[in-house]
Formats: sequence, C-alpha cells, structure tokens
Amino acid sequence: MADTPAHKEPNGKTPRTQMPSILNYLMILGMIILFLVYNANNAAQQETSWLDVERQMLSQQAIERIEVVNGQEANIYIKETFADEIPFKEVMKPGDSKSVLPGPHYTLTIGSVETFERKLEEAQQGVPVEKQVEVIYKNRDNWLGNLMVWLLPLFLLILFWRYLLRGAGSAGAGGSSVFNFGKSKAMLFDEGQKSKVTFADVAGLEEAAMEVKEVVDFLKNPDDFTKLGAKIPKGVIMIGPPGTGKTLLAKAMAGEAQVPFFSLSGSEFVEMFVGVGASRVRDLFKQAKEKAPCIVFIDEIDSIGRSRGKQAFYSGSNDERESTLNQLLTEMDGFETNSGVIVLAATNRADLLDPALLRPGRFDRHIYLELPNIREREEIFKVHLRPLKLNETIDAAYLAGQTPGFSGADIANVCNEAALIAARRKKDRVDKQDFHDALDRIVAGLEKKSKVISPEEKKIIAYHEAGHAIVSWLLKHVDPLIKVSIIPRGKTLGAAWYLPEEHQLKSATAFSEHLSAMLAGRAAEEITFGEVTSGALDDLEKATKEAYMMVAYYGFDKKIGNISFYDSSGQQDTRLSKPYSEETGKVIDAEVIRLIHEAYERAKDLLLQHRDEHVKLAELLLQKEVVFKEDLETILGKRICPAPESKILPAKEGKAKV
Ligand SMILES: Nc1ncnc2c1ncn2[C@@H]1O[C@H](COP(=O)(O)OP(=O)(O)OP(=O)(O)O)[C@@H](O)[C@H]1O
Ligand SMILES: [Zn+2]
Repeated sequence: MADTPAHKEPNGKTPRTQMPSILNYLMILGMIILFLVYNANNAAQQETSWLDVERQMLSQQAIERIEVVNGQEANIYIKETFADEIPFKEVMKPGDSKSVLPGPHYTLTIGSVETFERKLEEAQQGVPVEKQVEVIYKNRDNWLGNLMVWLLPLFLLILFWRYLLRGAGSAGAGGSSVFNFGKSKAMLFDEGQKSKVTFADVAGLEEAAMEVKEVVDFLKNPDDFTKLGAKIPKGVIMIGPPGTGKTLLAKAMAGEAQVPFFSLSGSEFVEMFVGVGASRVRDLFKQAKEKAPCIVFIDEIDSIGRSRGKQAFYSGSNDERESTLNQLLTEMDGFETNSGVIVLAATNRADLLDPALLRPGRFDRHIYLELPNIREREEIFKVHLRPLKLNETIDAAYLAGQTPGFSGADIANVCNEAALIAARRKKDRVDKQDFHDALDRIVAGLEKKSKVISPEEKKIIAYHEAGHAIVSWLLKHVDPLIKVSIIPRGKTLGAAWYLPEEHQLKSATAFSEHLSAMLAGRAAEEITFGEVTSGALDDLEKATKEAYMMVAYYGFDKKIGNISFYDSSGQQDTRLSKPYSEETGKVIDAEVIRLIHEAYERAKDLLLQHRDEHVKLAELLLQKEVVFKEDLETILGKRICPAPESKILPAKEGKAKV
C-alpha cells in the first residue's frame, strides 16, 4: 500500500524543465516556417492539365520550353510574348509589366516520360523541328519536400513521446521532459525536505524498527563497526504481507535519519521502452553516491526483482525487466561495502524475488514483518485513534480483540472509516457506534477477499495449532518449539515455529514422530469438535510426502526393505515411468497409508492423554494469539531434550511449520 501525501512531495529540483519548453516552442515555430516556405514555393506555379497544354499552349506555340523534373513533373515556361495570357499577372513586379516571373509558370504531373514525349510529339506533328518545344531533363533534389516528409513524422513522434511521458508521471526529480527520460524518478528527502513520519507513528514493530534503526547507525557511525572488522551491509530488505508497515517504517527512517533518503518504487524503473530501467538505476546510484552517506529505498522491489526464470512466459517487457535487474545487481556489486550507500527494499512477495538479489553482498539482511498480534493491534489502534476526535474512551484493546487477521493498514482503515461515518452522521465526535459500523463495513469488504477469520474459525485454528504444539512438545525427536501463533501468514491460518536442530542423520523414529506432529493439528480438530476441516491441507500434503520418502527413499519400511527409488542424478522422469513395478507400487502405497494412519493415531492418543493441557493451551492462544516456549513450559512442564549433543542453530527463528 503505497500511500499518503508524503510520497508526492517534490524535491525542489524543478528548474530543469525550463530549457526543454523553450526548445519546444522553437521547434514548433521552425515547423510552421518550413511549411509556409514550402507552400509558397509551390504556389508560384499553377497546376495544369494535358488538355490545356495541348489545346491552348501548344496550338498557339506559347511554350518557351519544358523542364521534365525527376521524370514526374513537367515544368512549363511560357514565352514572354504571351505574358498577358499567364494567369498570375498580379505577381508581376509593378511598373515592369512586360516582365513576368521567371517561371516555371505551369506544372503538369506526368505519368511517365515516354508517354509524355509521345503525346508531345503527336501534338506537334507538322511543326518544324526548330519551332518545336525544347524539352530539358532535370533531376532536382526536392530538399524541401524531402525535409517535410522526414520532419513531419519525426515531429509527430516527438509530440507523441512527450505525451506518453507526461502520462508516465511527472513527479519527482526526473519528471516530464524528454531529456530526463532515463533519469531516476527517486524522491529525495533531505535537510530541507523531510518526511513527516516518525518512529512514534509505527506501533508494534519493535524488532523490525530496531533493525531499521541499526541501519541508520551503520551509516552514521561506520567506524564503530568497521574497526572491529565488520562489513557494513549494502542492502536490507523488509519482507512481509501487505499493509504491515514496510513503507511506513521506511518513511519513519527517512523522517528520523539524519542522512539523505532517496525513495522510489520498483515499478518506476520499468517503462515500455527498452533500456530506460537500466539507465534509471544507473542514474539513481550516481545521485546516491554523490550524496553519500545516504539511504536508497526501493519499495515493491518485486516489480523489478522477479526471478529471471519465473517470468519466462510473461510479456515482452521481460527483457527490459531483466536488464533493469541486472543493472541493479551490477550497481550493488560495484560499490564498496563502506561507500556510505545502503539500499533498503520492501516486498510482500519474497517468494518471487530472484535469488541473486538475496545473496551475500546484496540484500543479505532480511527484516521480517508479520501481521500484528492482539497486543500489537491494540498499539496500532492507539496510534490511529490519536488524531481522531473521540466522544468517549474507545477501548483499543476491545477493538484489537475484534480484528484478528487485520493488518496495520486495515486498522488505519477502520479508524478512518469510523471518522467518516461519524462525519456523515453530522456528529462532532466519533463514538462507539461509528466504530462498530466501520468494523462491519470493513469486515464485509475483507470477507470478500477472505482475509477475515470468524470467531468459530479462530477457535478451530487455536485448537489445531495447540494440537501441533502439544504433540511436538511430548515427542522427543521433534525440533524444539519456540512459538505458536494463530495469526494468519500467507496461505496458512496459524503457525508453529521450531528451532531446527542440526542433524546430519535423522532416525526412523524421528521421522515417524515428526509425522505425528504434523498430523496433530487434524487430530486435535477431530477430538475437540468431532469433525475435521480443510485447514489441514498443507499438513497432509507434507506428511504424505514425508511418509513416501520414508518408504520409497530411505528404506525405513520392513515390507519394502533397504531399497531406495531415489534418483540423485535427477534425470529420472517419475511422471512418465515409475522406477518400480506395479506390485511394489501397491506395497508402497499401502505402507504410506499405514505410516500415516499410525502416526495419526499416536497423535490422537497423546492429545487424549493430555486433554486438559491441550484445552488450556488453546484457550491461551485464543486470548493472546501468540504463545512462546515459556507459556508451553508453564502448561506442560519442562521438555526433556532428547539429544544433548545436537547443536542448536544460531538462527533467530526456524522455519515455520504448520
Ligand atoms: N505498525 C503500524 N503502526 C501504525 N500504522 C501502521 C502500521 N502498519 C501499517 N500501518 C498503517 O497502514 C498504512 C499502510 O502501511 P504500509 O504502506 O507501510 O504497508 P506496507 O507493508 O508497505 O504494504 P504494501 O506491501 O502493501 O506496500 C500505513 O500508512 C499506516 O497508516
Ligand atoms: Zn496444521
């Protein structure tokens, strides 16, 4: 959600546009003059027809000579004695009536020289040769005509181009002239031009805000870091679902960092003309280096940074995007780690990004933003309630409870909508009813986009996730759980975070315990509600794949034995032919089903044995939306760590598994 007027501020670099507009007028003036001259030149001669030439001019022997030009045109010169017959006496010089303009006086368009000669011959039959009309052949460059033929389309093209450019957006340093086309359209927030957003406007993103602030530190006090041998990152990327405040954070940074801040959107690089994107990138970095230390913020970087492979069947702008991306990579590789330029980017489609962008030396620092939990939503509500004129104390905590799955942007929207509703009702202040109506309206809108979770759904998700948590807590070989949440992320409705342990070897037991943990969500639904939902699709898919791997790849299964149908060369096309016989296939299927079934039953047993804890955890989740390891410990007691030798990754958070 790119938004708010701060984005539209000019940066005070406007005078550039002066010159081109003068040039423009000159160009138009020149065209008019050329056109007039051309017409005047042509008007000096009068078009005539062969009939007139034959009946009038030739019969009276009035023609002095004929010039055939370029084989297309016959220019006729009339004898001076016939001057009175010439239709444009008025152009004769005054007081000099006998002299006429030098001619040619008439022109005749001829089809071909041969026909013309033949007709001329026929018309002059019987005329003595010395009295016959003299015919001269000439090749003349009709430079003016040619010029017109070339200039006119060119002129129209330029007009069209300029028209396009105006459409392409005239904001920012670049702007609307032909000459700035390849220039970057980045907006510069500098001493004079500050973004008005501050970190106080950002709620509930403590960790992300900290990391963003750190980036500013890198720029301002690079020596603190480099003296210890650390390399300062060149690129930082914020990844998170729409409306979670990525742009907001960047703006806060622009507002508070005491360094110049260039801001632009990735889509601004991409134009329909090839090469423009790359040259804009070049220009952007040139400007940035001049202003170093500074920050370059590229919003929606996925619009240029899409994986080069993945868009193969997209339109023709493919090449253009690719060259833009390549230029960006080149620029980022090009500058020194301590050049004082840090590129900050934002995306909500990190999955689409070209892996090359995320490699060390480019955007190697990742800041993850998530949808806010209930406490964070309360804080965001407080920020957005602040500017409103409220009638009574509106309970931010209550509103937060009503808005599971809402993003920061959705919350901002609720507050604004409430104020709009109050205004429509001609109230002086916004009251509770307005908020209720605003919520209804926005929930209805979001429901269409299936972004809203109903209370019943929330309950199911809580029990489902609690099921995962309880079972993985109880099974020794499952990676330790650090966090469970029922805040939707991507396609999944809840998530559990595990700290992945670094095992080189994973035992058959570990595999089957993991299966149980994966299936525990559905088991929990069955036990609690007597019915299961579609929410476990992802779990089932992963569990099935894993069970298949156990049987067909790792040879864990007694019936199949130590046989692997794995193909490390990757050349086997399993879609066309299975590497095993039909009978073996049947056995594999049966064994996969058995493994899944057993794992599921174990999960159910465990949950039934720990029914109270399961309910307690689910209710806690419903209330807090996120629970951490500590909460699990209070409910379930300390977990006995199975493998003391296993190293724990330094990773902040493991991969989310649902
Ligand atoms: N943590 C937050 N605190 C306060 N307001 C927020 C927060 N997150 C989002 N908002 C509100 O939502 C608006 C939109 O957020 P923003 O544009 O930063 O989202 P985004 O993550 O950049 O989304 P997108 O990926 O769609 O561009 C902000 O201008 C702000 O009003
Ligand atoms: Zn699940």
